[in-house]
Amino acid sequence: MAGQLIDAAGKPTPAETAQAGRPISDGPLAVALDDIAISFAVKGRPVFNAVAPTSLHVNEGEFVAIVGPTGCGKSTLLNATAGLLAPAGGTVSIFGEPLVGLNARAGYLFQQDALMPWKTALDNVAIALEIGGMRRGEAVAQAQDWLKRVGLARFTERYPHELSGGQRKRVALAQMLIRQPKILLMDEPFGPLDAQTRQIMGTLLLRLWAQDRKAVLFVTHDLEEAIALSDRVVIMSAGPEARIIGDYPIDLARPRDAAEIRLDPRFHALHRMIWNQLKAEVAKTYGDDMDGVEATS
Ligand SMILES: Nc1ncnc2c1ncn2[C@@H]1O[C@H](COP(=O)(O)OP(=O)(O)OP(=O)(O)O)[C@@H](O)[C@H]1O
Repeated sequence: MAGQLIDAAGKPTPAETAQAGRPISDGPLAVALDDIAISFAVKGRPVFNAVAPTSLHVNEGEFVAIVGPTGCGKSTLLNATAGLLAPAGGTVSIFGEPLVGLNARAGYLFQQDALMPWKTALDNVAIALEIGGMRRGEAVAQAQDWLKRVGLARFTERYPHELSGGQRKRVALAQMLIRQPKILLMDEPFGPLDAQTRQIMGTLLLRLWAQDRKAVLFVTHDLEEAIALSDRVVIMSAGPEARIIGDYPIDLARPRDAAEIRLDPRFHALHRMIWNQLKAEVAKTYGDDMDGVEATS
């Protein structure tokens, strides 16, 4: 299929990286998932093979979005990269080193933010440094700077319940970025927000990311969001035994505005091309559900 840039083994190649217009880092890959298989043992049921052997490489400074039908294994892949679950087969390497335990080079942002309700925005951000042993004065000074960068300079003394959903998400973003992780793992981070706020948050994320490019793995069910933000969009097949079946370079110019880029004719062409493959996987997922409904009715 045109634009689908994985080899027979499902691995991106250096030539593809060059084709996507990204600088090829001389250093090791930020994330290398090689032939990863992930299974869940559920008591009283056969082992569930969620992810079949599949591979995904992310360069230093590269923004990669993972899309796929609901329940296919996007979060599972992210959790394996985070070190939150161990794969049944294959290897996870972070900057060339096998991952053992939690991924200390990564910062996380999930759909539900994990702000402490009893702490102000400032303290919620500062604590990310304080738990690493930084003196409070220095941690607070850096937290103030980060809250300014995410547009919350006037809200530092607010508690989470006094902030809007978008503002809370900005605090969570500052809380993640203040530790300067080399890899960002983001799982539907803007999921609970309204469409307009999602786009504003997308633009903010891109602006911060451009200042100091990290490797990003961004899980979303929203193909438009994936194209608007990333350098590459990878598609997972419907589960079980899901794997990566498509890898599309996004050759839209940067810097991007996450809302305005959607008006670009190239955006529409990319969307058509990727959706063409994705919709077949989505149909399989809903087809299975509908089969179940028919069988019991
Ligand atoms: N701890 C677990 N035990 C058993 N099965 C699990 C567990 N975690 C995930 N699964 C199963 O693995 C599959 C993949 O789940 P995962 O959450 O990774 O999907 P997803 O693509 O992120 O879904 P969504 O888009 O709906 O968030 C699903 O079928 C899910 O039910």
